[in-house]
Amino acid sequence: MTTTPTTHVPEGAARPLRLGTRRSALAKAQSQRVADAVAAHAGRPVELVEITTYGDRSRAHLAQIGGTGVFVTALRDALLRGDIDFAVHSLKDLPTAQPEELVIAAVPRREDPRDVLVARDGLTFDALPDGARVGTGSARRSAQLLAHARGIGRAIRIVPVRGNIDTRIGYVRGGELDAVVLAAAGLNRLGRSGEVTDALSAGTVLPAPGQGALAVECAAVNVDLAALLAELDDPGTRVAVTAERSLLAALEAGCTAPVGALADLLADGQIVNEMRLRGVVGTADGSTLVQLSTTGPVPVSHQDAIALGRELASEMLAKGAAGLMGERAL
Ligand SMILES: NCc1[nH]cc(CCC(=O)O)c1CC(=O)O
Repeated sequence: MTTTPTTHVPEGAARPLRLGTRRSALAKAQSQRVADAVAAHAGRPVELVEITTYGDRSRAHLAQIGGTGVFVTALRDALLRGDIDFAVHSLKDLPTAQPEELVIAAVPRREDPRDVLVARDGLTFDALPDGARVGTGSARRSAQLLAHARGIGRAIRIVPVRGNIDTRIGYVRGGELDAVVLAAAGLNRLGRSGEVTDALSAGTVLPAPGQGALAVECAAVNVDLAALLAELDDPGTRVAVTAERSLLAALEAGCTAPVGALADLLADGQIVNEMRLRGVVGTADGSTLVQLSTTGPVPVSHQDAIALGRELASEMLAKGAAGLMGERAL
């Protein structure tokens, strides 16, 4: 564990708040943004404390080391021990079960939730030739990409890859792959959105539940800190990701297939009058997808968002999601 002071500490000021972060460039970039926002709101210095997680250390495929949660556990352990005061997670990496000792004090405004393509020669997805090698370790992405490719009469090959964003894009630059699929939000936060060659619309590939959003977490007993962090909360993002994660939790109870979900607000003219929740589950080979959508009135309460997710999950399970089995974790 190493500590890097990131903000000037004025004499006589309160001790810095310790923000635990993973060591990856993406984790540090998103933690630094939150650190700056907290320092500005709270008038209190924030220092980043780097913590190595099992997911960062292991070279094994994510599915072999337990799938979701591997990036999160070490940060949560540090929170529970009191080594750090708060942590920033990519919301899509958080397991749906919330430990009761910890609280998500803020969900800041979400970035672009979509998946994007970084391909050789500026290619869009639809322009990839037959046999193109597309890198992703995500069964959710592979299911939807294979289904879309088949729909336009194209035969692509999915190559399982993992590693950080640099490593993945490196496979394209080095010619081993024709394209890789990544989250727009991660590239934006690293200042690398200029490398994107195609943004995949949610109608083509639904993102992971919570993709593009962050969760700012602290110990539940630390009510003053939770109140301070809550100033960063964006209520619209919070209800959207609550609906997406409610759908995920309800589907996890009945099927092991990969899940995509996105909640957004629909406007009738200038007036936002509905929240739409779209969900998909499928087999990793894309041969079967169950994709449904539902809407509910706004404003959306926390309970409404949970109900919308559960309602869509039960419709998806009834339409065949229950029989689907995923081969790989997200
Ligand atoms: N699976 C790792 C991960 N977790 C969060 C992001 C991107 C940032 C986000 O979705 O908020 C990524 C990288 C990726 O999927 O390209």
